[in-house]
Amino acid sequence: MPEALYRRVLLKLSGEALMGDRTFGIDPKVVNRIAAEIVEAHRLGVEIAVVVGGGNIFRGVSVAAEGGDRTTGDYLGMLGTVMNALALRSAVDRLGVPAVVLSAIAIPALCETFTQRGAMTHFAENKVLIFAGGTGNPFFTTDSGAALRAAEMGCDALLKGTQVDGVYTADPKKDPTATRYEQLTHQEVLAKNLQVMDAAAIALARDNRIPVIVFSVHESGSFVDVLRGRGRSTTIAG
Ligand SMILES: Nc1ncnc2c1ncn2[C@@H]1O[C@H](COP(=O)(O)OP(=O)(O)OP(=O)(O)O)[C@@H](O)[C@H]1O
Ligand SMILES: O=c1ccn([C@@H]2O[C@H](COP(=O)(O)O)[C@@H](O)[C@H]2O)c(=O)[nH]1
Repeated sequence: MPEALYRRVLLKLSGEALMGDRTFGIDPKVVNRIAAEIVEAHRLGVEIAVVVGGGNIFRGVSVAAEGGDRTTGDYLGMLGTVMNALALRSAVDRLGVPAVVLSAIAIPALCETFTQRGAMTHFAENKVLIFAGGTGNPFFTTDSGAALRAAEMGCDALLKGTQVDGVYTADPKKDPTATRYEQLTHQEVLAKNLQVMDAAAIALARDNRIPVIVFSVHESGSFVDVLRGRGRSTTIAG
């Protein structure tokens, strides 16, 4: 079995995936399964930082679409990511690996506030880092937060664990004829306007030469498989 290809990675974890079969919120069974995979990867010696999404709780654009205030909606979305992060920390901790939540928005009663130096100290202490609150700014997404933190933390790769098993010629949930790419460049993703990740995140990854690997977080063992260069995924690099 090959060991991990990477020394330090940023896992972008889909908020929507944490719902499992529910229509809203967090399914503890899903959180526990993903936590076990993170712990397995950590035991391979990979340094792991996680950015959690919030699509299972709140999206600012949905609030705006119903006539609400987009900025308030975005802050609600960021708070949702804090809830997901706390649930994941608790699950990883229970498996015997220390984990810490670092939020872009200060909520000192619940978690630490993100600083790059503080986060590096936690890596040196062999912890799993869980970044919450996205970038801390409205009008962004947790994908952009993931690209930002991957650059700040010097990660070798950004692994996007999402609803689909790679990047397709079109959204596979809407177009059943869409076909999956094995490999693309960041520039191709932007030029073809492939919407698996927002353009700001792809551009930031491109400018910092960070490969992005898109895989399905619904497949058991997929995170560790990707770390070992196996399984179904799309690599965005070059
Ligand atoms: N060309 C494409 N290839 C693959 N997926 C695509 C493409 N275009 C759109 N998508 C959609 O993008 C989605 C993933 O992006 P998105 O960031 O919205 O969700 P997520 O990863 O589940 O995160 P969250 O729930 O935290 O917002 C996929 O579920 C897929 O339906
Ligand atoms: O930097 C950020 C990150 C997120 N938001 C808001 O949170 C929700 C949930 O994040 P997802 O990336 O969709 O999972 C997002 O829709 C935004 O409303 C933000 O404002 N800034």
